[in-house]
This record gives sequence, structure tokens and C-alpha cells, in this order.
Amino acid sequence: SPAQLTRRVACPDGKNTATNAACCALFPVRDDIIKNLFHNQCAEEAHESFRLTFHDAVAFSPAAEAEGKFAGGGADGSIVLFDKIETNFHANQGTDEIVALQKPIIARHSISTADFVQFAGAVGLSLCPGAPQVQFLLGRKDATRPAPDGLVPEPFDSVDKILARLLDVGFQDFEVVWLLSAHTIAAADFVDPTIPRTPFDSTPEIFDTQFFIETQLKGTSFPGKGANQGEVLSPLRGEMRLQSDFLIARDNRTACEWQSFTNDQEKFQETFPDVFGRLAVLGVDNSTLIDCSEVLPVPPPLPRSAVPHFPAGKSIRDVEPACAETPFPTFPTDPGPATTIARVPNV
Ligand code: HEM
Ligand SMILES: [Ca+2]
Ligand SMILES: [Mn+2]
Repeated sequence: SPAQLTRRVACPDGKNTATNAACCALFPVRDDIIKNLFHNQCAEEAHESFRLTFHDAVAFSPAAEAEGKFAGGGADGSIVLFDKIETNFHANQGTDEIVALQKPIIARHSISTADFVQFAGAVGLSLCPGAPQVQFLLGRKDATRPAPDGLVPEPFDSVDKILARLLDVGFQDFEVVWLLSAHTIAAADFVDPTIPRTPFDSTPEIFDTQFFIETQLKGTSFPGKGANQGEVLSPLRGEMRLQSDFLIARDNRTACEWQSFTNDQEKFQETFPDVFGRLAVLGVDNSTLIDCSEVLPVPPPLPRSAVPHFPAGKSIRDVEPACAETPFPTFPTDPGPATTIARVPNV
């Protein structure tokens, strides 16, 4: 196979080999992160590190740059390097905690902060069953100045605003849907600060398609006292629904793409690496980067029991279909009484 034809070098640690000697330095970083930051689980810290990749990278505006303004360096580590400034931006609420946990780890390795942010997020993703294998490229330069405020999407932004912002960094409407696959392993701490770690789907510990199914169900209640800025009614007790996810699931530019993921784990897994790979190098001169994807762990497969389903108590009658071209697929309903979704644990 092509892999066997690639010459590998022995790493100085005496344990690992790599296709490029520069990747050797990442093995101890990976092991440190998995053990001491994630405790080997797809839980809060892995989710937050994964989210941080987006908040660092998306703070970049080619449109503003074309007008001669500095508008962020993209995946340049600025959210960690200038954390006193950037973690105070409203859209970055809550990122201060994961930044504080990442800093001592960055300090004990020789890796750029910009690379660390993207690497830690990719490693976090790889701990989640069902996640696809993504790329990791090494060699980003660190930021010398903070990104300006206003570039990270907010859950109360209009669909027009979110799509325009992401188009500025190169993502088409349908690719915004691909990116939002990330919300299958996600929860909110600050949308309703009285109920931190309230998940966006019933399975925040696995990278499955439930997020796309559940966001299409009619909203019935709030997980907390409700109607916070950026929050809309959710269909399940203990589940948080962002207004932005609700609207993008129902907008005629994105609804059919959204629906197409509900019953297609294969498409879901194949599309995410493309958009995540591009996100991870926003603003970066990628001609000098080295492919170290081999250092990332291979994600565990989805458990066989994880098949697309309507949560207990829900059926096709609860769906608010929004794709005019294709009827919403139907799924078996989980047995039992309607359940309350547990909050994501801290590990
Ligand atoms: C496009 C518009 C997006 C909006 C408006 C948005 C908004 C949000 C909000 C409000 C939260 C909850 C934050 C909190 O209160 O703790 C959240 C969580 C999260 N977001 Fe997004 N997001 C977007 C796109 C993305 C993308 C592209 C990624 C890809 C990496 C992503 C990854 C995550 C993750 C992993 C979490 C969960 C963090 C945790 O569980 O601690 N989001 N998002
Ligand atoms: Ca999930
Ligand atoms: Mn969180």
C-alpha cells in the first residue's frame, strides 16, 4: 500500500515513527493533552478545545483586509496569546476556562500556540466515537496582535449575517451546515448561565446525526427559565436549542442540506474533514505546513446501538419539515417515557 512505501523516521523518543521528523514533537503533546486535559473522554474539555479552534480561526476577515484594515490573523493562536482581550469578547464567553487549562500544557512543550489550539481541538474531536479522521498540519506562526471584536458568529445573529460572515472566510451556505456538524458534540454554558453544560443534542458524547434530527423537531420548552438571548424553545427536557441552529435548519438556503445529514452518517463523516481542514488554516500561509495527521488518534467507531432515531416520545408528527424538495425521513422512536438529557460532565 502507499503507506508502506513511505519512508518513516524513528522519533527520538524511541517509541514512535513519523513520515516527517518534525511531527515527532507532537506525540508527547498529544499524550499530555489526552491524559491531563481530556482524561481520555469526549466531554467538556474536549468539546471546549474543539470549539476554540473555530473561535481562533474565524477571527479573520479577507473583506476587511482588502480595504487595508487589519482584521485578525485567523488560526494564529491569538485567542490564547491575547486572552485578556479576546476571551472578553461576548461571542467568546466561556473560552477563558479552556484557555487557562491549555496554557500550562503549551508552556511545557515546544509548539507554537497557533498550532497547539488547532491540534488540541483535533485531538479532542478524535476522542469522540463516530468522529471522522481529520487532517492536522504543523507550522503556523503565532499572532503578534489580537483579533478585533465582532468576527465570531453569535447565536442571536440573523442567518444573513452568519452566512455572510462565513462566506468572507470562504465557506458557502451548504458548507456552513457541514461546519455546524460540530454541534453534535456540544453544550452551552453561558446561553443560560444557570444550567451550564446543557447539550444541543441527546448524545453530546458521540459524533452522530442526532443533532440534525433533533433540531428539526418542534420546540416545546426551555431547559432552564428560558428565552435567553440566542435561545429558542427546544423539543427535549435538558436540551438547549440555539436560535441560529433553529433558523439555519429552516432557512431555504440551508434546510435541505441540513435534512440530508439526518440519515446519512457517511456523508456526515466525509464532509466534516474538508471544512474543518480549511478552518484550521484560515489566514495561514499553508505552503510551508507539514502534514502530521498521522499523530492524531483514530476515533472510536460509533457504538452499534447508535442508529438515527426519534427520541422517546417523539415521531415524524413532531417534525417541522423545511426542505421543499424532499420529505423528511422517518426513524424509529426510542422506547420508554420522554427522558431528561443529562448535562455534559467535566472530567
Ligand atoms: C456558525 C455559527 C455558530 C454559532 C452562532 C455558534 C454558537 C455557539 C454557542 C452560543 C455555543 C454555546 C457556548 C456556551 O454558552 O458555552 C456553542 C458551542 C459550541 N460550538 Fe458553536 N457556533 C457556531 C459554529 C460552530 C462551529 C463552526 C464549530 C466548529 C468547531 C462550533 C463548535 C462548538 C462546540 C464544540 C461547542 C460546545 C462547547 C462545549 O460543549 O463546551 N460551533 N456554539
Ligand atoms: Ca451527538
Ligand atoms: Mn462548555
